[in-house]
Amino acid sequence: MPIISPISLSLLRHRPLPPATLLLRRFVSSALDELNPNPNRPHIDKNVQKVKESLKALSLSPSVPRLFESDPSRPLDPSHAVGLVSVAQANFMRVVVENPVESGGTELLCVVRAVLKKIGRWVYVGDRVLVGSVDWKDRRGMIENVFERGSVVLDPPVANVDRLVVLFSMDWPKPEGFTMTRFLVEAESTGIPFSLVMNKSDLVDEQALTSWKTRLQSWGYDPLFCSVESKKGLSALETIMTDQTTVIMGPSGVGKSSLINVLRSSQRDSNEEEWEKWLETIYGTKWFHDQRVGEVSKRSGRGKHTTGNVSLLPLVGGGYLADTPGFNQPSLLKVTRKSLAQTFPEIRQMLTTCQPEKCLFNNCLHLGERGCIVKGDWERYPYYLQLLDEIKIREEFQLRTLGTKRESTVRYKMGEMGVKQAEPRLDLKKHRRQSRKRVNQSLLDDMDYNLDELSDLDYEEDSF
Ligand SMILES: Nc1nc2c(ncn2[C@@H]2O[C@H](COP(=O)(O)OP(=O)(O)OP(=O)(O)O)[C@@H](O)[C@H]2O)c(=O)[nH]1
Ligand SMILES: [Zn+2]
Repeated sequence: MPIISPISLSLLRHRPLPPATLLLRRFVSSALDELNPNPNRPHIDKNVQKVKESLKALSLSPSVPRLFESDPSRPLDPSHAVGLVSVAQANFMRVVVENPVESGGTELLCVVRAVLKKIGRWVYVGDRVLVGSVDWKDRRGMIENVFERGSVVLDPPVANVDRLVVLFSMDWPKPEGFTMTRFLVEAESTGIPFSLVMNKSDLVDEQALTSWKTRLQSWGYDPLFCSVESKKGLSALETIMTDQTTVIMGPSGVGKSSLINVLRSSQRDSNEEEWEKWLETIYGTKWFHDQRVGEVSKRSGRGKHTTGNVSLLPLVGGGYLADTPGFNQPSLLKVTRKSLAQTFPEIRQMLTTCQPEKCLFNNCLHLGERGCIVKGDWERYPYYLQLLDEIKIREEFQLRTLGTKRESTVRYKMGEMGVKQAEPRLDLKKHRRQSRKRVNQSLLDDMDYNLDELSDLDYEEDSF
């Protein structure tokens, strides 16, 4: 059985809900109160009913705090466990849970309960989940519910990401200011803390390192230098990642896969054999083979086992690393003309130090107008202007084709416990209704959208 370190287990602990989420939840429930039957629009009433039913189903959410240490007087019954989804593989998931009998962690092979699909509640790697129908002997279970998540990145799909590592290289490929800025802006826009790391330091001399350090500091970052080749700087990186769930992102060729491999290698060496042995016992069961039938999904026409294979690799010092690099191509979808300035530490700095002096205009885009306190005497100002242009073109295009820019940049979906969650939109769905005049309508459409999307995924039925 794979050994899960106590530190990794500590990551399973519940985090309190952020106040913004609570506010959002209140907003959603008050919006739903406005949903009254309308005899002129029966199709809407049907959808209203659908939303209401779904929300009713959502209320079967367990109250999160009581499930963990916070209330030991009310422990879970032995058929239930709370854990962390560590692998999403085709239509089953591996969940790390605390073993009630032996001390330490156990990994359960789980399917996802069908009702979660019906209410559009997705389960991602990194999610904390409630597992029911636990068979401790065969280490199987069924994911019955998902807890509120702090953050989610979609490429690769990982929930509760604590840290991004934005990786560049000192040579092969050489660091290039504008490309780096695009990645940094993308990272800033996620709101997730990140570290800027320069790999392949073995390829350049001290002078080049010093000069890049000074340059990146002038951008507002404190870079870390490392080399996967010579192993220099790796322990500092491991320290940063301790007890966190990390996703590595960066341009092609900078060494993302090499870094992931080197960081996981010690863990793999010690556990590989045990892990293979354990997997064998599951491969051998009828249940496992049942999961593999129907290689191509009838509804989507896609292979069942090609979607969303992501795992979290446990790190030796505690914490997890996503096994695939993220954001190879920064889309900047979450960035608007208005929010771009906030993704540049230089501008943030100018705006704070110049308080109470403010830009002349409330909605200043800092284009060097008279009265604007953001001057053009900093290195990345041309990059800022270039990105502003790019975003402006995208927003205008969206306005022309869709009528509203918010709509095409993000989509809102019903998440855990009735909380509306924003996510960047990946593809435009032609069949979506465009009208967004009323909150009611918008909520309904979001539900429809989720239901549409379900046809692309294969979740297991409650067939244990
Ligand atoms: N000299 C040197 N080479 C390195 C270092 N890290 C990685 N490389 C090499 O750089 C090349 C690209 O490494 P990858 O790990 O494939 O880079 P990647 O970022 O995953 O690239 P993509 O898959 O294209 O996104 C490989 O030939 C590695 O051996 C390093 O620290 N020093
Ligand atoms: Zn300004």
